[in-house]
Amino acid sequence: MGVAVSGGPDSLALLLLAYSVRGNENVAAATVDHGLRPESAHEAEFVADLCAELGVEHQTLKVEVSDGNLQSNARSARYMALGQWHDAARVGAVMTAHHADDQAETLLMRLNRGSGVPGLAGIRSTTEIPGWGGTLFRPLLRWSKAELESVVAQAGIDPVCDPSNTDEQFDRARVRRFLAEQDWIDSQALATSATHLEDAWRAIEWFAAEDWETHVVPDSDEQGRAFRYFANVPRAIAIETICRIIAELGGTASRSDAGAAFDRLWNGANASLAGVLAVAGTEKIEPTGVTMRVWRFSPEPPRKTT
Ligand SMILES: Nc1ncnc2c1ncn2[C@@H]1O[C@H](COP(=O)(O)OP(=O)(O)OP(=O)(O)O)[C@@H](O)[C@H]1O
Repeated sequence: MGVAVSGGPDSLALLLLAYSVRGNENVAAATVDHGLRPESAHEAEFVADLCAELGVEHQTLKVEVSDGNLQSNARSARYMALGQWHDAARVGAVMTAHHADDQAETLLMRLNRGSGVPGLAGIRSTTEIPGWGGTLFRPLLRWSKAELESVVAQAGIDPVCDPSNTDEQFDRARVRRFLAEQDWIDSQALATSATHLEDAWRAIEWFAAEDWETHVVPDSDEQGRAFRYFANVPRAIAIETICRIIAELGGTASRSDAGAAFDRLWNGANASLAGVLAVAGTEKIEPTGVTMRVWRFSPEPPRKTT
């Protein structure tokens, strides 16, 4: 069991819980030193010392974070380093300490952006990270931050404090403060809703994969690649299939553009999105004689310039 431990209260609780369930021989920890704050090397040492006390194997992974969006670049560098650690240290699974309050913040931010089901499914309980040989697990999504803090306090450990968690130039820190001020909001209930939405999203993904297998056929000709889609499923699933067809044809369509294209095609009009032309039509399917909607997707011909 590999645990990603920054030294903050959440991930220290993850370390202590993993240790108490699996014992020191079955747990390994890693701390990523992003080198972005003067204290970061010291924080990694603090985690290393604690692990030494517990007899848990620990590694500090130093990364270089490129300029630009520092939070996002730090995250990419962190996951890359954790993936390499996973492969090199032969760790069975990597876990992070995302919890119910993180999930509630994510859900609220995404609701406020008008996200669809995949966004509202929030932080996933498991994720396949591109480039990794393994899976990332987030086993604490049902635990509240207060519960995790009390695990660490009861162990008599004084955790590291990352000032960016309260820096209100970041949306998440503002949402965190807002949630802390509302005594009627139950973060664990919000996190439970996200779990239901994750279930719903997995169902949509499953049906979309089926739809692709059974209702999309290649239809290439001398003009190039094309697909015919026998549209016969609810809109939410057809949107996924349309996005996949567009991706196969080399484009990228947002779900809202795919939804708008679906609406046009369903009503018998053609649609154009991400460099792809979709032509509406119908076909009689033998031997049943049932008439189905069939939409043909092909790269849009280049525009004529005069
Ligand atoms: N420097 C670090 N070293 C090791 N693990 C870390 C480090 N920073 C974060 N983590 C792991 O990631 C979890 C989430 O951390 P945090 O909420 O700060 O990241 P985030 O950027 O908001 O989330 P995400 O990484 O999912 O985008 C932590 O609980 C911990 O398990």
